[in-house]
Amino acid sequence: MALETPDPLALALAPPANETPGERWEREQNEAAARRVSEQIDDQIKAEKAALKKKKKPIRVLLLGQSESGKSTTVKNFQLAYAYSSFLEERASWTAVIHLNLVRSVNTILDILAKEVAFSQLSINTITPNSSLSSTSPSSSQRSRSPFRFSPTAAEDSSSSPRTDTDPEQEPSENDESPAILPLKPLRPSPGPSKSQFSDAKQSSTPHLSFSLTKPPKLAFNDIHSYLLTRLSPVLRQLQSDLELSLGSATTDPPASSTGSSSAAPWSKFDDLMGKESGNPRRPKEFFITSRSGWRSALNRVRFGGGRNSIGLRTSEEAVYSDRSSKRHNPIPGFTSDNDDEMREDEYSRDVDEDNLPLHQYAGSSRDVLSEYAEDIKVLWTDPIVQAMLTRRKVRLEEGPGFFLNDVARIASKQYDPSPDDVVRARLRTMGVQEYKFVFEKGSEAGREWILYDVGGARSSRHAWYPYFDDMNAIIFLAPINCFDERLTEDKKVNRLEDSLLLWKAVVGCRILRKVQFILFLNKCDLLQKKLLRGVQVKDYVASYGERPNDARAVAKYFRQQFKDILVRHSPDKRGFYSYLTTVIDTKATALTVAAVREGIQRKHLKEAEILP
Ligand SMILES: Nc1nc2c(ncn2[C@@H]2O[C@H](COP(=O)(O)OP(=O)(O)OP(=O)(O)O)[C@@H](O)[C@H]2O)c(=O)[nH]1
Ligand SMILES: [Mg+2]
Repeated sequence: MALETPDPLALALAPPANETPGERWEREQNEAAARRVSEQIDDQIKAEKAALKKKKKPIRVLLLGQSESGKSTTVKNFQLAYAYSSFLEERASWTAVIHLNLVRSVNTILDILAKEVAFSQLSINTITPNSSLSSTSPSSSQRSRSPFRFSPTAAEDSSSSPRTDTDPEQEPSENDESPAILPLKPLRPSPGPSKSQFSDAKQSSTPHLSFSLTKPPKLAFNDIHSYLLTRLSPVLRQLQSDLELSLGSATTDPPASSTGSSSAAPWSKFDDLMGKESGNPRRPKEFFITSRSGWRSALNRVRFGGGRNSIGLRTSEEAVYSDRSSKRHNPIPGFTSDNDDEMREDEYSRDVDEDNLPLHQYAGSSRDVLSEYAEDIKVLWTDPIVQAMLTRRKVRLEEGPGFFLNDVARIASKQYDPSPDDVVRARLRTMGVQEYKFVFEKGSEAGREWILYDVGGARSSRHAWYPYFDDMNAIIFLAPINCFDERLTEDKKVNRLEDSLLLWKAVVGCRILRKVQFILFLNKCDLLQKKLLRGVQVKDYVASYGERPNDARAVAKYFRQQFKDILVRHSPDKRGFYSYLTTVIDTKATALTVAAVREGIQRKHLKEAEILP
């Protein structure tokens, strides 16, 4: 029904009845100007809202790099710096892992000792002066299996990892001066030129027979060694397997590629596809562990009775399980393969019947066992003959991951409580993708949330990275700089430095990451220094290194340049190169790096949000 009285609003806004054309023109001009101002204010409000929203959005940082490059150790440094109380809270959870790290080292020694002792007993009975080390007729089965041996300089230091240096199947060397037989590749007399710039020194140098003419002094194993073997071996082997079972597959080496053809970046073939498809790849099913809910799912699996266990672990109900896959569109059928090793490992993590783990024999008692045997472990580790045996075998446990043998008395005590430094040095392989949240409470960024994503770095785990690429602000890429002469655990044909470079090339070249800031940590500088001081020559493994000085500074500079060149050459858009030389087990030095990285990422983020000039 029509209103009888005129609309008062329309009346108020209507132009005056006696308005002249001049007045009308002026009024319309004023109205247009007012509209423009109003629209400008609206736009400004909208922009401020968007900037604020962007500012409030969590900053997401992905840590990438091959296995054992130091990603999880870097996360621990972030925790130390920005979530110290939760770091302290979770410290006790690491006891079982540290115990396992220690027990493994002891068992490595016991394995070698058992073989050496057996071999020395055998050789007493069988080796005659003429047959022992004839320079022209090698007689051991080792020599008959592989006719080529290499000069000590070329053969030295194939790896600093005790696992690669120590082939349990390899017979003990009876000759102190005899070089190791190439442990990584079957030897061929004429390898021919390698396509890779990374040469295997032993393979690329001209092999020559180098049998020693002098017989080295025999290691004088005695009753103490037999006693230590008998006393320690059965108990510690059992303890190792119980701890491994309870902590799960994160404690074992990554699966080796069965075909030997695994690639550095198994997801890169999807990058091209993704550019053309809409939507994001599906994130695989895995669980996320927040920093509140405990450090590791694996840790949570150690159960020592119901509820809270005797070593203070939170039980798995408190872990945050999240399956984001249902929310994700997967444009690439089969992208997350159910046949994948890592998926099976994750499934195992969830399906394992924790209450039926046969852990109870040692439940709560790894402390008891270790404290009872601590003295013997110390005797074993400090025994000069055992030390000579390890040196002869080129086993450098102290340079490997999770080395705690110098602290046996402390770690094996019943009252042991891991120090922050112990936690940082503890080794547990990352399974799937783990998420850590930090909320900064102080400073201009108070209330800002950061999410760090820590991934498993083994080749079989890398397929799981790609779905995380779409909304990252920054990537911290870790490349161990000391590993130019080492091979991947999961693929012994691949040089570890070459793998890092290939991986770097793939991620910096990834189109979905073109706006993402990259920060490179050239890590394990301490181990690089030690290796070079031992006399290992980079040029023997990296042909292009040439006659540059063989010192840590020059080597780091050279490798840094290689990474930079790759970034410049392969980034889809121009981007800055930020790199740090790190030793992330050095928490004091790393605290400064972490602060600088935080500042850099934050600055870029705020700049993008147009809050900073
Ligand atoms: N000496 C030395 N050891 C390091 C350094 N960085 C890491 N480590 C040790 O190397 C081992 C492996 O480090 P992690 O941080 O677990 O390696 P990761 O990259 O997370 O490995 P994955 O989880 O398998 O992908 C741990 O025992 C660390 O304590 C370093 O700069 N120097
Ligand atoms: Mg890790």
